[in-house]
Amino acid sequence: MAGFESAPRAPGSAARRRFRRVRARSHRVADRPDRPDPEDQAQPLDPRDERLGPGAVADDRDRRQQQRAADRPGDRGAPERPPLVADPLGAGLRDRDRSRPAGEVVGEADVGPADETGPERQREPDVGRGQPVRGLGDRAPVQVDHGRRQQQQVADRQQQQDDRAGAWPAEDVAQGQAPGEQHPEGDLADGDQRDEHPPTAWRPSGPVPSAGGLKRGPPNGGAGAPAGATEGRTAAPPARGADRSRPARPIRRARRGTPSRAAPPSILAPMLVAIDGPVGAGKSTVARAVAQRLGFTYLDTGAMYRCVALAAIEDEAADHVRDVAVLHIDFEGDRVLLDHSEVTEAIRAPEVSRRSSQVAADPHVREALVDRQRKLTERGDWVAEGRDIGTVVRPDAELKVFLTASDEERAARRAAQTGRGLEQELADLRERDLRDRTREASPLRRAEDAVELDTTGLAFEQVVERIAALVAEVRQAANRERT
Ligand SMILES: Nc1ncnc2c1ncn2[C@@H]1O[C@H](COP(=O)(O)OP(=O)(O)OP(=O)(O)O)[C@@H](O)[C@H]1O
Ligand SMILES: Nc1ccn([C@@H]2O[C@H](COP(=O)(O)O)[C@@H](O)[C@H]2O)c(=O)n1
Repeated sequence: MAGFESAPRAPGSAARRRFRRVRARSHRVADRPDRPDPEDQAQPLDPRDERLGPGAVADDRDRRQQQRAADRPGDRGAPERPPLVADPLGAGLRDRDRSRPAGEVVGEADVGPADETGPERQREPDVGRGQPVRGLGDRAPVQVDHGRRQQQQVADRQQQQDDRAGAWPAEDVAQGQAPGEQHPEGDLADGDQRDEHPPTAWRPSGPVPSAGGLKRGPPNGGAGAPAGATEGRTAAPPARGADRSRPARPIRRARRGTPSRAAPPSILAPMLVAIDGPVGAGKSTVARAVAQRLGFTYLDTGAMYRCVALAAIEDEAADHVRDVAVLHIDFEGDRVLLDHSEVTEAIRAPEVSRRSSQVAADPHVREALVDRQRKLTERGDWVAEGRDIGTVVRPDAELKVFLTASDEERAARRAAQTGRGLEQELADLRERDLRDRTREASPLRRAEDAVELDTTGLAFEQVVERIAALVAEVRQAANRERT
């Protein structure tokens, strides 16, 4: 469908800025010369270090004395070798000048369990958790380590986490796997950061999430809609989501000692998918299904305008006026509430549809609703749909999709949904589209950086598939940019 003027790109695309910022900060921490390399944070071996068994201390002291004698300047002209240091990760002794052969046994460490050795010691065997720890509950030989083993362990662990979350292959998306859903909490090493990025606003255990707004779904999911696409529209509490501006995990892990040579840890930054488009393009059914697939929260901003329209109609009848600023618009699972009364069905009436595009032209109404929509989508992962998500509400959306379809196809879809005549639907949607496109305040238009998807002739599943693949591409690009 043609004729949609595109809105200018948001300056500098905040999505990119955010990812760049995250990347810059994690590199700053890892690479800053004033911040010691984790290897250098290792403390010289202290004979009083209770983490090492007495055998280790004695062995090492003897060893150092022998070494000093052997290396004494004048004897062979060799400089005194730096002492062995306890690895900061607690797994062995680090030989900084790598002059001792890796694997050489230089002592013994007590790796007894917590109840015998106290919480401090309990942490040590956690290094490389998931791999066998030699002599757990026993004394184990302490070997010279050139750091590669630890690096490998960190890298392996990183890889596992990337596999689970960050790199999110398109095939996984196609199979409906959402990252984070399978995070085995206990899999991370002690002291490692738990998944601090948004546990997405809410992860559905059942069908479609739909925190923000709810639309009456098409019967049986609509033409081609997957079974259950209209079920289980459950409100999600967005407050549980993560702060979209807080790139916590990679930075803290980098400080903790990820070797700077290893790839920086991946992040799964919060994501907002903006879906805009004209009447009947499929925004709500598609957005809801995409959200379900990805474990994101679905926001139907049209439902909010519909509530305002319904309030206006009711106010006219009651001869009083409620200001939009004091209207309570709430979402409770499948239900839409206006001033604490359920209006889920009422806001879908044709009269309300018509009126909604009128109230939506009022800048005062838009300002109030846009403000709420921004607050709602501040945290967590969202699929938000409407007319101005990518242009006004969240021009920083990580992915913007502009859905269209021919007028005739949209009218036919609507007619199948409502049972009204095709001509009537066609006239209604054209009237609404015209108002939405030509109003002064936030007219309907495609954001310059939105992907336009003409769904004419496309099956519902194909549209969902395409958007899910786009999400995967965006995530992968963000991960590539970061590394
Ligand atoms: N690709 C598709 N192929 C066939 N039917 C579709 C497709 N996408 C959506 N539909 C159906 O078209 C109808 C309208 O879709 P939907 O309500 O999602 O549109 P919308 O863009 O949200 O419209 P509005 O802005 O008016 O709320 C629904 O019955 C839906 O099942
Ligand atoms: N972001 C939005 C969403 C909706 N509108 C207006 O509300 C009307 C109803 O929207 P539906 O998506 O539920 O059909 C719509 O015609 C628009 O006028 C809006 O302006 N901005």
